Amino acid sequence: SASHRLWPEIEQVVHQQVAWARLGLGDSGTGWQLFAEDGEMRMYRREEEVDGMVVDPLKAVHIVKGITGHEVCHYFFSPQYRYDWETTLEQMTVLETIADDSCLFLQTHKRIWPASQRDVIFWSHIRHLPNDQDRDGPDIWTVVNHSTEHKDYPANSGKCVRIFLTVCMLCQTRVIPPKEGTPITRDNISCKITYCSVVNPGGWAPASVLRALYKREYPKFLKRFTSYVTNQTKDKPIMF
Ligand SMILES: CCCCCc1ccc(-c2ccc(S(=O)(=O)CCO)cc2)cc1/C=C\c1ccccn1
Repeated sequence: SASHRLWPEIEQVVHQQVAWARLGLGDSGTGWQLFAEDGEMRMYRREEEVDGMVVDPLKAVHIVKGITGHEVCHYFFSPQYRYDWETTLEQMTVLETIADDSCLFLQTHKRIWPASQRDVIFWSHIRHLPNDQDRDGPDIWTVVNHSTEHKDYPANSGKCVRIFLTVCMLCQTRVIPPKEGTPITRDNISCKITYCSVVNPGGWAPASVLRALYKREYPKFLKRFTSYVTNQTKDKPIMF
C-alpha cells in the first residue's frame, strides 16, 4: 500500500531494476562472460569485488515454451510455493504482508561448507507493467527482491551471516496466434525470462568457493524453478 514506509524504495528500486534487466548484455566490452548454457538458457556474470568480497552481478536469459510471464512471477513471488523449488532454503518466514503485491521475507539458506550459514531479509514486489518503449511489444511481468533491515532481526545477531541482495525476475510473454477462431493453447505461448541478481555475501567467504557455488547453483536454480512452473501450470488454464 502506498502509505507503507518501504513504498518509496520499492517504487524506485523496481523501476531501476526493470531498466537494468531490459538492457541487453551490451557489446562484448561490457565484461559480461557467458559461464553456463543449457538449451535456451544463457547465464552471464561479471567478476566484481567490493572490499575484497565477491559480488559478481549475474544476468541470465531463458526462453521457456508453454508458460506466461504472469505464471512465472506468480510462482516466484508467492511464499506458499517457495519450499517446492528453492532447494538451498532452510527456513522462510513472511515477516510482513505489506500489500497483496508486496511481502517482507526472512530466509535462512543451508550452510555451504566451508562458509558459515547465511540469512537475508528482503522485500519482494510483483508488478505488471505495460511495455512503455515499444507500444505493440509484449507487456512485462516482474518480481523484484531487495534486501532491507527489520528492527526485530538485527544483522549477524545469531549463527547466520547476513547477506544483501537485489534480484529481478523480468518476464515477457510471446503468443504465436493460432488459426483464426481457434483458442490459444500452451503450444502457442512462450516466456522470455531475464533473471538478474547481485548478492553481497556479507561476511568474508573465499572468492573461489563463492564463484564455484554460483557456477553450480544458479543454473540449477533457474532450470529447477522454470521446470516447476511448467509442471504446476500444464493442466491449468493459462494465466495471461
Ligand atoms: C557463502 C554462501 C553465500 C551465498 C549463499 C546464498 C545467498 C543468496 C541466495 C539466494 C539466491 C536467490 C534468491 S531469490 O532469487 O530471491 C529467490 C528467493 O529465495 C535469494 C537468495 C542463495 C544462497 C545459497 C545458494 C544459492 C546461490 C545461488 C543460487 C541459488 N542458491
